[in-house]
Amino acid sequence: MVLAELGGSISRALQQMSNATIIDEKVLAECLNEITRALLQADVQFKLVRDMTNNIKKIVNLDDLAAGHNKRRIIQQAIFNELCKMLDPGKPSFTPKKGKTSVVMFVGLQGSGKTTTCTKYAFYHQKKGWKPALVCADTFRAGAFDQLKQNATKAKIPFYGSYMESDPVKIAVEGVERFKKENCDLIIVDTSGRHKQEAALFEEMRQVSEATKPDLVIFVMDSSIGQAAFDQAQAFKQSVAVGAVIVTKMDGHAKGGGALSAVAATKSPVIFIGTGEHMDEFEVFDVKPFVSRLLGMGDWSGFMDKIHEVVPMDQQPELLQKLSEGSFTLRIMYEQFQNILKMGPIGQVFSMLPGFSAELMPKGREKESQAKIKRYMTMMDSMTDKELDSPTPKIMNDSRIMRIARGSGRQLREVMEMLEEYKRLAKIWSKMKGLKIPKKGEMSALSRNMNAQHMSKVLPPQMLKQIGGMGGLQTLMKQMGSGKDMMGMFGGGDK
Ligand SMILES: Nc1nc2c(ncn2[C@@H]2O[C@H](COP(=O)(O)OP(=O)(O)OP(=O)(O)O)[C@@H](O)[C@H]2O)c(=O)[nH]1
Repeated sequence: MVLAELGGSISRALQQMSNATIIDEKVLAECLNEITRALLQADVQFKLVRDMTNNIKKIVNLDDLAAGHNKRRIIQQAIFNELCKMLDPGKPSFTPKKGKTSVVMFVGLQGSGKTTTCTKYAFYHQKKGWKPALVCADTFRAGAFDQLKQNATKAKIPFYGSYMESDPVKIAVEGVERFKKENCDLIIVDTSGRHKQEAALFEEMRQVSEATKPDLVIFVMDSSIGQAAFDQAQAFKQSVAVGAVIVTKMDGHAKGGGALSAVAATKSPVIFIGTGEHMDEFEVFDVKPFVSRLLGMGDWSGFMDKIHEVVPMDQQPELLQKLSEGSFTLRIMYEQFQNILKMGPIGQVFSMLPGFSAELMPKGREKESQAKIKRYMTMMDSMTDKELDSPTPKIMNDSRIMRIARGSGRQLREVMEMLEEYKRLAKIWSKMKGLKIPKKGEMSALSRNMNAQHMSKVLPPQMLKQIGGMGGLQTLMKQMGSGKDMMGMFGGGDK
């Protein structure tokens, strides 16, 4: 079961429970059974699942709950918290600081995506103004240096390695020395992988680590390894001081539950996930937004981050301003389609907004979605400025629609379909009216401006229902004390 399905199963279990008139032991047990099944199918280690359900049972003591309490909300909150707890080892990993030299060593089995991930990690930081460098200390796999060299050259990142030298420790030390002299602030050391855990691999890794004294060791794990994740992660942790985990290939049909197990085994947080083969298919991993998404709650902060990443800098203030005014014109839709196509993996952006992805871009059908978007854009190319900038779709009368169809060589039906899509998106965005959209790094501004009214508009209806409608939401926000926590719960909050 892939993670998206896991999220679906958990949401369904919660929904079924919400539909029950009375929530008693039986209903709770059924809900927890469903969730247990879903987690086990997603390859989460049995012990973890058992601990989680036991904890929920302990927290949710139905008899003790005073009448009037929203039991559903308490149960949902408990599930949310437990999933977060599973993924959050309680202490953050070492975070390199820009401008100050840090050495980061990557370890993992062969084929886990280590070399690719090293470059992604370097590229990610380079985009943020760091001065990264790559050292290839993988002397085991022929071609490893070439691969790193190729990736590094493409991303214009300095690299160090050797075709002749067979001692990985020597190369690692030389590379680190060189880049320290060159004032690189993020020196990334890629180490050898093997097909399976073996003593020689661990010994070599230990020696490289001892010689280069990394500030952080990152364990790279392929998300498809399933139940093996726990043992594998633990074996690595026992040999080197693993401080963080990166889970790769989260885009495939992998059972992502292994990520939860790896965290449990290494007591180290997942810091990034790999979502494709390309350099930029790499996302910061945050527990709360991840669990929010898992439970179908949407990931508001991830969406904001994506806007900042996808939309060119000079267009950002204008777009955010327009969106906060609630005016979503066809031109905005056109420009955003352009940005999305430019960025590549299309689902990434909108899948973060509650209710968005399923209709416009169903998972696994990204190619068709792209073709659809291109078709829509061709039709919009035949529109006048007045049509593109109109604050309302009412302007689109029959004769205009006919002209657009003729001009773009498409059927009337297709133009109507595109306009329907526009209306659907505009409706979603109109709910954002008045919502203060924060600038990058200003999530707290959003939190401060967030009241129950806004929140209720942004949340998917079924979730609002689960919380207990507007009344429930107000109480919940009050109980949580501050908007910040609230945003945390639904995927926001400062990072
Ligand atoms: N779909 C997908 N493929 C990935 C991802 N990360 C890496 N890959 C692919 O996985 C394969 C193995 O990646 P490498 O980076 O060569 O693996 P490695 O762990 O460095 O292997 P060794 O250097 O031999 O230890 C390559 O084909 C990558 O393109 C990801 O997030 N998603």
